[in-house]
Amino acid sequence: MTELQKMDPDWLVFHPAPKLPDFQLPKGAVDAHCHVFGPAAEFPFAPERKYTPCDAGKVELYALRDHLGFTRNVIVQATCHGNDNRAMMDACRSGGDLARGIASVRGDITEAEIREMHAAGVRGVRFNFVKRLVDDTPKEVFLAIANKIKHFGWHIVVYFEAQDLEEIEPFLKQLPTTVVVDHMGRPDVSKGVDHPDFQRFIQLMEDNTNIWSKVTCPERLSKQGPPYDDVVAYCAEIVARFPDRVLWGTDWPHPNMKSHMPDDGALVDFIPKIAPSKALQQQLLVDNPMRLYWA
Ligand SMILES: O=C(O)c1cc(C(=O)O)oc(=O)c1
Repeated sequence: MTELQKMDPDWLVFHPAPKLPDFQLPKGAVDAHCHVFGPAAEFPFAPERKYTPCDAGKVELYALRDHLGFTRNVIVQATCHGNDNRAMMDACRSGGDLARGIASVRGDITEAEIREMHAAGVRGVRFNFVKRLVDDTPKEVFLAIANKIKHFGWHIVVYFEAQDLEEIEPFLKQLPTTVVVDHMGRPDVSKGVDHPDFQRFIQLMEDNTNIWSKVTCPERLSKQGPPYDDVVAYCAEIVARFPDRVLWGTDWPHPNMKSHMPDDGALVDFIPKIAPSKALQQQLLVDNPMRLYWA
């Protein structure tokens, strides 16, 4: 790694030895939200990045998949790689049919580039609105991308925070594909499930049947820390109301965690609290991601 790409001094490295989960995942379970970082010597981080992480490549990711008992991964382009999707695509290619990807792309992406990404396993693009992670992209640029990728049957993953939903809601409603919201739109879990911010998100899903949610990142949203009991009600509410439009993922290697680094095995043990029946677990972990990414 070059001196320029040295990990941030306060960076927390992923858990070195996660526990074996007590919860047994259903056969064919998909970790539908995870990332790769580098390795930087092979896939340097983007100059415009807002953080410089540790290396966390495909070798470690697939070892974690096998350790936890997942079968498949959806690898979401991390913002530290900007619009350079090489690390994510290389990981997808190595995963063969067991991996899919979500890319970040420029407005002038060509059809040939989309086709190459599709061949590598990419099935969607990510639009990021979280200001601490990315510079602003004009909505016209996102719409231009949406209109290009829709012809490939791809979908759009969006990352925003609860306080910004009101502003971007009209934009979300214009999107012509399935839209997957990262981490439930990041509710403030000190406010309660009944708070208007979270209810706005529930109403958005209620009114727009193309909008899905990842019920992920209790470790990020929790104010209490492990075992993240203060996040259960939020995830459980979405799973119960929209069982055919939810996805789950580890979020490994957990970019920008500052309070603590979660044990990925303990995160898997969170699943039965939010999807209490075998039928819900099967939808969340197998049927929904297979329909969206492997159909
Ligand atoms: O909250 C975060 O810091 C975060 C960052 C990224 C990314 O940098 O891509 O992805 C995530 O899913 C979450």
